[in-house]
Amino acid sequence: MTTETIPSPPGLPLLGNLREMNRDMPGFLQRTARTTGPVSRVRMGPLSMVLVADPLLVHEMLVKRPQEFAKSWRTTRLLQGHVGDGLLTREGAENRRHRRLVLPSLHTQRIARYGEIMVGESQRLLGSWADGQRIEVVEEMTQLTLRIVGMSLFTVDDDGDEVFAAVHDFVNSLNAYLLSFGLLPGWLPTKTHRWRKASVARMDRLSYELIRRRRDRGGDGGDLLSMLISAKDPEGGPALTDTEIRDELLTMFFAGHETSATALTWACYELGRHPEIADRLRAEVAEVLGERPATMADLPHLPYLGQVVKETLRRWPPGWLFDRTPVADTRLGRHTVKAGQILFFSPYVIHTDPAYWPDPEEFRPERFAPGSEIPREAYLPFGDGPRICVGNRFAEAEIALVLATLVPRVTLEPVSDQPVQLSGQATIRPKGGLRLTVRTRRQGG
Ligand code: HEM
Repeated sequence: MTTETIPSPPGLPLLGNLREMNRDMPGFLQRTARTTGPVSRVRMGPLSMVLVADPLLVHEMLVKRPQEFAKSWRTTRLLQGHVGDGLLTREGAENRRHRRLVLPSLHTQRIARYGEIMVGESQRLLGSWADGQRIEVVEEMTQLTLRIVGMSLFTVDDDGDEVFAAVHDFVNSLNAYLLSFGLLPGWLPTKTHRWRKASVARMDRLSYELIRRRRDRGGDGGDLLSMLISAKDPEGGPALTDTEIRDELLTMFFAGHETSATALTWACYELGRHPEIADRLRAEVAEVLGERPATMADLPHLPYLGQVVKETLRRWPPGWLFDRTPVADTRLGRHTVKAGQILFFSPYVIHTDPAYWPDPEEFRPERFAPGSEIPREAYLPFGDGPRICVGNRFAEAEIALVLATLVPRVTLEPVSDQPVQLSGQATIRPKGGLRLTVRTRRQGG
């Protein structure tokens, strides 16, 4: 079967499935996977893309034959104007070289030090909330995780607020650009293009300044920035140019905060809707920690917390849509797919597949209790294979430590009992944000 004969869901002439995708892309892809089949061709106007919803085929692309499937030119082109050539957009040997440079700063031993920042910043956030206050959770969590990633990986301190504001603007402009699909040539002075130019110029100035100051100061700051600056090539020269360091810095800011913020937003949403789960979590935290703050070393002793984190990432995987493209014509399952064809897969669609997850819409942390069988191919919140997320341990620890700090001190009550609608952009989020009411608790109460 060739790409042309892969079944398609019904669509309109010319527009194809564009209208439904614009209205509710996550829901549309979910329905397509259930009704059209595990491999289907969806059409967005003139663009045709193949949705691979069968976890075994996705596993084949990511884990068994990764050298045959690169990230697509579309994603790479869309990202490059913002983040340059960082880990997200590099392929092959260059991707592996950069991963080797970045990964040590994210190893479990190294991130123990980041735990204090994660907890400290969560306490700071708690201190800014008043009893009865209605908060916009997406916004609060985005500010929190932005500060955590900036302080942990780049020790942004003195000029923190300016850098955080610039990154926030930069990521919003990147999201707007992704949504525009880059359909218009970059030189056209559209609002999105002008925004991109300004936000990138501002980030360039700040990141080169950060690199210059760290070089001048010398020594090992114990963070990713120091490691990138001091990395040596086999001849003893610098392994990375300043432009390469700038690209990794922006890549990490982009990949490393909105994703975690979205996961935390969903965790708050589910805990608000399931007080019994929040109570059980609170009881576990109280038993293990008493009244002291959590540390990274406590996490293995908080198994239910770990299950809540994993179930949040199953039910609402923030990184919900990715793509690959065959580097040469090849077979995938029963299909022949052509070089350059965009194949996309969605952890959200796979994580809610009833063939793998009974009652997939239900939030049940005990799915991940010790002894339960997790279908490996059907659980991929961080991707899989050689391009698996480099920040997976960092993110899991961050979500757990933030929850372990918030849950004993506040209850976050839903403002309405309406289920949220979804907005599938770079991450999958509640459409229009998520408002919750803060109820402060006496600790131990
Ligand atoms: C809940 C939080 C996070 C989620 C759900 C997530 C998800 C993912 C996924 C699914 C991929 C693979 C994409 C693909 O295969 O095409 C990925 C890649 C990546 N992630 Fe994460 N991520 C999270 C947090 C982080 C953090 C905290 C960092 C950095 C500190 C980070 C940095 C990266 C980078 C640099 C890549 C590209 C790796 C490569 O292509 O070699 N992520 N992430």
